[in-house]
Amino acid sequence: MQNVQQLRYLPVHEKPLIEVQELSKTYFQGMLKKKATKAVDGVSFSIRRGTSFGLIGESGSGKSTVGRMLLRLIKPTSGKIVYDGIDLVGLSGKELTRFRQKIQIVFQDSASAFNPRQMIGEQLAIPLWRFKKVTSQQQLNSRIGELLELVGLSASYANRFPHELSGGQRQRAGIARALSVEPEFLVLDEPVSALDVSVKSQIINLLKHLQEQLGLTYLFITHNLDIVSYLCDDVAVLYQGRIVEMGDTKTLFRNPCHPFTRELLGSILTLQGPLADYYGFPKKSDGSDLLESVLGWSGACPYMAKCPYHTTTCRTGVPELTMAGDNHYVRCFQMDQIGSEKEEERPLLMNTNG
Ligand SMILES: Nc1ncnc2c1ncn2[C@@H]1O[C@H](COP(=O)(O)OP(=O)(O)OP(=O)(O)O)[C@@H](O)[C@H]1O
Repeated sequence: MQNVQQLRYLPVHEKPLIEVQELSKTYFQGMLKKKATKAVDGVSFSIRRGTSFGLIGESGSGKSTVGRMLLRLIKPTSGKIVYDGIDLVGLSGKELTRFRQKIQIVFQDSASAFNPRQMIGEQLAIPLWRFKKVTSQQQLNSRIGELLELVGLSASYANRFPHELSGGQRQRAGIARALSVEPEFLVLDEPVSALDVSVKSQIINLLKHLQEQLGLTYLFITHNLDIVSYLCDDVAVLYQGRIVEMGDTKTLFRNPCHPFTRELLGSILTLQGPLADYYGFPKKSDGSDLLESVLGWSGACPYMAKCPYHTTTCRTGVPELTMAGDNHYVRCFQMDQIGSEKEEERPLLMNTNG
């Protein structure tokens, strides 16, 4: 087995647009800033230009914190964010502002992302003026119209207030605003989770179309595994701030090796029918007492208390992220045991394109 550190991050077939190296974030709270939460712990991955990278994991696993650090909305505690060869962590002032044009975010909650008192056109105008994308009022009006049409709205939506748009229309306007500064890279933080099913797939298809048309690169943060399977080339699974499995989406979804990834995929399939068995996620049987006794064990694998595969080895420390196959990495002491019992071919999840 080769350790991922020796290989340097995710191997890529071409130069990555963005390389995240050992990124960590600890939040300090309370009056004396004594309560520490390690939200992200030594996360490394790279994203190739023009591709989509999915970040999945349960609530509180650190997905949004990673996304916000990439935008430098919050400062990392340690680690590097190398964008096109330049470390963003060391930048400040004008240099950082220049990079902020290249990286934009689309939030889940489109209602709170807009000022309720300003019309959509006025809010699109702010970044267009600020980043000198237009030089006259006439150019401004025509660019606002173009941006709205690019996302499937008519130019007349510029004269509407945010509350006069449906959730899906507002999300389209949010995408238009993110695109106004001509970014290369978009962080999409749960962009469709607040929308109805039919609107969800329209927005996903819009994002896919825009990526092809504009050559955009995406970091897609989501709980929705169908979307990851449809849209993302590569995926990383976060658990308690660490990547526990990472690889190209097809391989990882066919052959999930970490017990947590299997649980995630299995729980989705349970909702869809008995296909969960394909993923071979074993039922907890006589391990319950042992599980109870190891809850709260510090210094062990963080997933051990929930893991049906765990053995005493799992108490010895946090496993390294280790190569499981071509472009596939897993952080698990029991990887060989789990690997030996999995089926040859596992079904892919269903796509969300309807
Ligand atoms: N500003 C903050 N101050 C203190 N703790 C924070 C802050 N933001 C996030 N956290 C904590 O950091 C951890 C990771 O949070 P984060 O929002 O990044 O997770 P997430 O995976 O995006 O969750 P969700 O899917 O629910 O949005 C959580 O324990 C959270 O409570």
